[in-house]
Amino acid sequence: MIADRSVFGDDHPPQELLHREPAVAALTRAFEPATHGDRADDVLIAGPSGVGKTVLATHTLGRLQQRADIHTAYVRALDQSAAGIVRNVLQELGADPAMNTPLEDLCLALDERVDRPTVVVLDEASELPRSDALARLDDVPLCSWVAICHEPTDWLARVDDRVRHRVVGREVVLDRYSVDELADILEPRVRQGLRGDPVGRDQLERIADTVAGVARAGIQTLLAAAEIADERQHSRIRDADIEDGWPRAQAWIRESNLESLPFHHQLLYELIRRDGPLRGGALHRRYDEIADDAYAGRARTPVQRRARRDQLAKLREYDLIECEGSGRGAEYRVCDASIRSPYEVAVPPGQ
Ligand SMILES: Nc1ncnc2c1ncn2[C@@H]1O[C@H](COP(=O)(O)OP(=O)(O)OP(=O)(O)O)[C@@H](O)[C@H]1O
Repeated sequence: MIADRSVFGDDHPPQELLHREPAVAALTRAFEPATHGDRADDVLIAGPSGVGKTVLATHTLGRLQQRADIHTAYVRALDQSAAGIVRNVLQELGADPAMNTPLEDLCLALDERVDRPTVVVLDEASELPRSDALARLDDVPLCSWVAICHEPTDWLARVDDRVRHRVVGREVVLDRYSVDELADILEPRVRQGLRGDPVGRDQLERIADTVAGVARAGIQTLLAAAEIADERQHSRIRDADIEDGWPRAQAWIRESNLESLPFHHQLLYELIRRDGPLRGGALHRRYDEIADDAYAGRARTPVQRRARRDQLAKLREYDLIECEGSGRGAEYRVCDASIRSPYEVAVPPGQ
C-alpha cells in the first residue's frame, strides 16, 4: 500500500500550502521590500508544534526566491549562543568561519558577506530572547529574520524593546487546522505516497479529528494506518487501522522530537523517565546531585535552573513530558516511558 514513505516526512515540501492563505499573504507583505533590493521586515511566527510554522516560512521564501534576488538562511536556534547562530548563518551563506572565531569578528564577516537582501529563518527560537542574536542580525543593514516559536506573548515579553517594536502587532500566529482543512491537506499525501485508492474521505476526516488538527500528527497517523493495514493484509485502510495507527504515530513523533533535542533536554527527560513522577523542587535537587557526573567528558556544562525551566517547557511542547498541578506542587512525568533518549545519557543513581 505504501508507495513512497518519503512523502510523509517533514522534509517533503508540499506542492501547495493549503489553508494558510492569510499567513502566506502576511509573510509575503513582510518580504516585499526585499523584491526592491531593500531589507525585508522581521517576522515572528508562533503556534503549537506540528501545525506548519516551518513549512510556512520555507514555502513562502521559496516563492519569493523565484521572483527576487535574495539570500536565505535556515538555522535551528535551539540551545545556540549568539556566536553559534551567526556562525550558522555564515555557513548557510557559503562561508566557513573557524569554530573559535569571536562573536565580533563573526558579525563583521556577516556584514561583509550580506550584499543583497537576506532573510534568516530562526527555527526553534523559543529560547532566543536569552541571547542578543536578533539584535546582531538587525545590525546588518540588509539582513532580516523570521523567528519561529510556540508562545508569542511570552516570547515578546522577554525580548528587548528594539526587537519587540519590530514585530509586535504583526505576529503570524497559526492555530490547529479544522477537520475539513486537515483532511484536504492529507489528500495529496495519499495520492503521492500510497498505492491505489486505499482510504476514503470520511477516514481522512477521522484521522484529522483523532489528532485534533495537528498536521504532522495527521500525516504520521495516515502513514502508520497504512503500515498496519499492510501488516494485517487489508486492501484498504480500516477504522481499526487508524485507531491503532495513532499511538504508533505518536511514538514516532516523540522519538524524533527527543532525538532532535540537545543533551541538556535529554538529561532532564531521562531523569524524569527514571525517577518520575517528580515535583519541581525534587527534580532540580536530583539534577544538581548528578549533573557533574552526567556531563563529565562532554563539551557542555550543567545549566542553571532558569534555563532548565525553558528546557522543561520545550519537553512539554514536544509532548514528551506532562506536568500536573502548578507552582511548588507541580509534578513532572514522561508521557511514554518506553521512549528513551538516543544519547548515551547515563543518569547516575540518587545519593
Ligand atoms: N498547510 C499545509 N499543507 C501541506 N502540508 C502541511 C501544511 N501544514 C503543515 N504541513 C506539513 O505538516 C508537517 C509539520 O509541519 P512543520 O514542520 O512546518 O510544523 P511546525 O509547526 O514547524 O512544527 P514544530 O513546532 O514541531 O517544529 C510537515 O510535513 C508539513 O509539510
